[in-house]
Amino acid sequence: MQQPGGGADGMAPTAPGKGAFASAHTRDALPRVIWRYRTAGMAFGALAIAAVLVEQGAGPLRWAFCLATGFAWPHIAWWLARRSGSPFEAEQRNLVFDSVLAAAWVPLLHFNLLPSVLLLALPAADKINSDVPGLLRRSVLPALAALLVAGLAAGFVFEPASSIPVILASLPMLLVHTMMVSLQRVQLLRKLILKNEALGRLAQTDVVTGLALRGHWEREAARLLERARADAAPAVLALVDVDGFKQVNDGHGHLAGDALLRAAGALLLRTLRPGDAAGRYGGDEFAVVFPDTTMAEAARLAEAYRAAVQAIELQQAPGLSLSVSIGLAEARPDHGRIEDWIQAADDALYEAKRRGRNRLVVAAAADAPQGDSIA
Ligand SMILES: Nc1nc2c(ncn2[C@@H]2O[C@H](COP(=O)(O)OP(=O)(O)OP(=O)(O)O)[C@@H](O)[C@H]2O)c(=O)[nH]1
Repeated sequence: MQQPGGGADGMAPTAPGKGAFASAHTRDALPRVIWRYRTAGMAFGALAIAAVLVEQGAGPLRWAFCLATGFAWPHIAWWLARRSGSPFEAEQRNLVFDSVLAAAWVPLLHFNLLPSVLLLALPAADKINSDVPGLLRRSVLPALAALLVAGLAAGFVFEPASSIPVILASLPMLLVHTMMVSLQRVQLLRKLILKNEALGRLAQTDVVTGLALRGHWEREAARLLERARADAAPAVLALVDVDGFKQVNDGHGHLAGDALLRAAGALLLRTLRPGDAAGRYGGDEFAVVFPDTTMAEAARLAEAYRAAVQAIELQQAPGLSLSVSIGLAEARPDHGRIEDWIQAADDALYEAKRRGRNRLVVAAAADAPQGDSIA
């Protein structure tokens, strides 16, 4: 028969992302994250153990051990990790010790089946969940040794039958562990999705202007043309080109040129309405699709943008007068491909340049020979 003792187990679902590939930030935050899980897990482990101890009529030593490992160990583990020069390594030792504590309890509980299985299985699951390579393997021998030593010290008594009260007291440990692991996985998945979305946006965004990159814009513009044709709805494509941009580069340097592109891009983004699609089409050329928009409305928006560009003040070139030329083309039934629509707007842009720049030109209707100048 063994001596009275008592204790909790190491049911501490570990945080995901703390493996070999975890970032330095994640690694530093690990002890605090695990501390929360360990505190909850140990407390529920202690509940299951306490149920068996009650049935055993265990003495004060075992109860003290139960309280110490159930309620003191999580805080000791956190303290050990925090004072360590390498919290990540210290936390790995703590995780191994979770298994040692849990395994030591198996003979002390007389191999009471349900809590014993949970005490061995859940810490093992934590090691796998931790994603630390080899951690499960490293914890097996110390756990077996702890089981053996505790068995030798307290005697190997085999009473595997779990009573209903013990089963009921063990369930919270199982349920809480399962829920915590699931929650962690969901949180990780959500973070991953958000990061992937942000990366996707980054990969589709021009760093200078903040507008969509050409390929991405073209796909979106093609989709909007398709929609306009299917719904027989009006839509307008605008091509914007900065006037005399080469002179800005040549006269004030490429940094000034970049600053102009950045300012013009930001201004364009502010001019747009939700649903409008803007992109950087080329060096100093931007493109916008105004879906569900009449030419009159698109021209009003484009004109507002043209006028606003004139007010841009470049720090690198104070007093420099800036302007853009804009070509506008309405989506037409004979625009079978996005290239046709772009070509129509480009012709209008060319016309705006030809007529002296700093103006809007609307592409000629299918049967008209000349574009309309608006500004
Ligand atoms: N600073 C800077 N310059 C760029 C960038 N991309 C293209 N360019 C330059 O933009 C200039 C475009 O010149 P052009 O197409 O001749 O245009 P422009 O001088 O505005 O002439 P017009 O359109 O006829 O008024 C070229 O000198 C390119 O080297 C960029 O990201 N940053």
